[in-house]
Amino acid sequence: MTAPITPTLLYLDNVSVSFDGFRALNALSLAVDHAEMRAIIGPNGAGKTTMMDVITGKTRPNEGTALFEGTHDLTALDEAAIAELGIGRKFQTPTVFEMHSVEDNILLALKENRSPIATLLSRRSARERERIDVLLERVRLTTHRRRKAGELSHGQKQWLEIGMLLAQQPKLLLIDEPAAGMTDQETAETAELLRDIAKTQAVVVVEHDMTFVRDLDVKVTCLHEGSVLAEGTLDAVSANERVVEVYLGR
Ligand SMILES: Nc1ncnc2c1ncn2[C@@H]1O[C@H](COP(=O)(O)OP(=O)(O)OP(=O)(O)O)[C@@H](O)[C@H]1O
Repeated sequence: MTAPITPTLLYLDNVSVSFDGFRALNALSLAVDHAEMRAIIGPNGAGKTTMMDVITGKTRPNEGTALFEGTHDLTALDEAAIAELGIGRKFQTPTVFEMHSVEDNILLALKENRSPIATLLSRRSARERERIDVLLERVRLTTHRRRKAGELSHGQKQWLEIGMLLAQQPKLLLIDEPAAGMTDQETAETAELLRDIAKTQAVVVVEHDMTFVRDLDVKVTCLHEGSVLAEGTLDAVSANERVVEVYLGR
């Protein structure tokens, strides 16, 4: 792993986003370190998705600072430029190429800038084969590599998409509700998988499933009405009276 360039990988300060006068984010501040995993929780409408949208350049904040690696101003870049910096996002619904094999999906992600047909017809270099093997192993799909992606279970499709994101070697992965729709076994394995990824890359994961968040065993930030309501260990955040009132106690 390369040495951190700055102490903070992602730095949001005082970020506000208004939609027709409604404040979806309200002076939100958050800092995520290199190779840190952070779980974001909070009730519906708390601003979790809007925060991810600001980080990825989909939504421009009305106010505030959003820096990546201390120098890149995310509020001034478009989505493609932000992806290029090394921020990858995974939405809740997996979007894999269902008709292609699992390993071809990874190959396509490795060569995102080339046409799919040229990619699939060309010979794979030894380096590519090695990278595909490592990525498949990492996302627990080695034994499924020749199956069509469309035949995988919902959980396996989520892992495949995480593998496709990892192919781009992001420094920060944003993952939206990975455990939704997964079996208990898949949920537990996903927590293990993300913990493994967070050894080398930062991960911000939005999730409502508290069993899963407990398994992640990382610092938790609870959002409410566009701001940070509480931050700390899951035990500390769960014991916070306001968090119980607006979210966990419901
Ligand atoms: N494009 C938009 N136009 C108007 N209002 C919006 C827009 N996007 C989000 N909002 C509003 O901003 C608030 C925050 O929404 P956001 O989707 O960020 O919350 P969330 O924490 O991700 O919720 P959930 O857990 O339901 O996904 C909500 O009240 C939502 O209705």
